[in-house]
Amino acid sequence: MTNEFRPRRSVLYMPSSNERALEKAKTIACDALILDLEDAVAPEAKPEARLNAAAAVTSGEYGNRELTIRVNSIGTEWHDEDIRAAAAAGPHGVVVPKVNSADEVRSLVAALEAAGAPEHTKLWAMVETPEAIFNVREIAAASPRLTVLVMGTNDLVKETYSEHVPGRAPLLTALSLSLLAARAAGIAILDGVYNDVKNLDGFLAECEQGRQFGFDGKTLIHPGQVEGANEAFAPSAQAIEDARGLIAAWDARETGVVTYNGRMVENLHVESAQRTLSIADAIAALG
Ligand SMILES: CC(C)(COP(=O)(O)OP(=O)(O)OC[C@H]1O[C@@H](n2cnc3c(N)ncnc32)[C@H](O)[C@@H]1OP(=O)(O)O)[C@@H](O)C(=O)NCCC(=O)NCCSC(=O)C[C@H](O)C(=O)O
Ligand SMILES: [Mg+2]
Repeated sequence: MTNEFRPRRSVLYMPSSNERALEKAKTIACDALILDLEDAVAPEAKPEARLNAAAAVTSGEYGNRELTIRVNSIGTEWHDEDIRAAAAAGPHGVVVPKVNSADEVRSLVAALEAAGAPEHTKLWAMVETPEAIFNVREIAAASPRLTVLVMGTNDLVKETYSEHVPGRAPLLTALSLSLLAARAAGIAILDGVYNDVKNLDGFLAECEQGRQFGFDGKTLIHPGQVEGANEAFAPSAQAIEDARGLIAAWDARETGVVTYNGRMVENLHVESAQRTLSIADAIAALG
């Protein structure tokens, strides 16, 4: 885990055309916001949404939430203007949908730099096409400015003609390959959205699955999903206690082999326990 680690348990999309949602977001306990200019915004509303998103970023009214802008995809009539506006506003991240190759990542980074994006404005690439899945390892490693992959599971289901089902069997290969690519490149990765906003049990089950997979957090579409994601992607009190106990047992060892609660402990388990405590500390530091 790097020094730049920050919690991204709950990352909430909101249409930048929806001023009420933009206002409400100032009080929602999510770790990050994606101010959307793409799918959640109708074509005729895009220019105003672009202004709203830039104003939100520069307002300083969103506390310590990480702020990102999702631009329209490469090749659309809005993309270039979105990139210029986002670069000028200087959010923590510019989220680009439907990134298909490492060359696209490098072009996006060049475009951000040409538009004068500040150093702290990172690139977040969405993985949501079959082509991206086949290229995901190269995408993830294409630039140091790319710090987060975001799964676009709605588009993946659309593009593969599969279906949204409990357990997400049709998506497991794509999720797994993307997760491996992010970890190999040492960057963060966020799970996709859960569309059925009224089905809390289904949502929590998917959060649990995402955490077990290794995702850093989940992208969300409704404020009612924030609390569940914050809990699911944070180390539980039990996990923190176990991590402390395991590290204490390791530190007190007299031989190379230790057990804690009946389980073998090796250095790699200590590193995992230290990561758990670092995540817990970073969450606590959010206040
Ligand atoms: C899904 C929704 C359309 C539901 O909207 P609505 O019926 O209005 O919800 P509620 O009445 O329950 O809302 C209660 C209050 O919460 C505010 N609200 C709702 N959603 C958000 C939000 N996302 N962020 C902030 N605030 C929100 C409402 O304004 C209400 O406030 P108040 O009146 O003051 O009480 C709606 O939730 C929505 O639009 N969600 C976001 C949809 C979106 O962004 N979609 C695009 C991203 S998903 C995607 O494309 C992923 C990827 O690309 C892929 O392919 O998978
Ligand atoms: Mg999408």
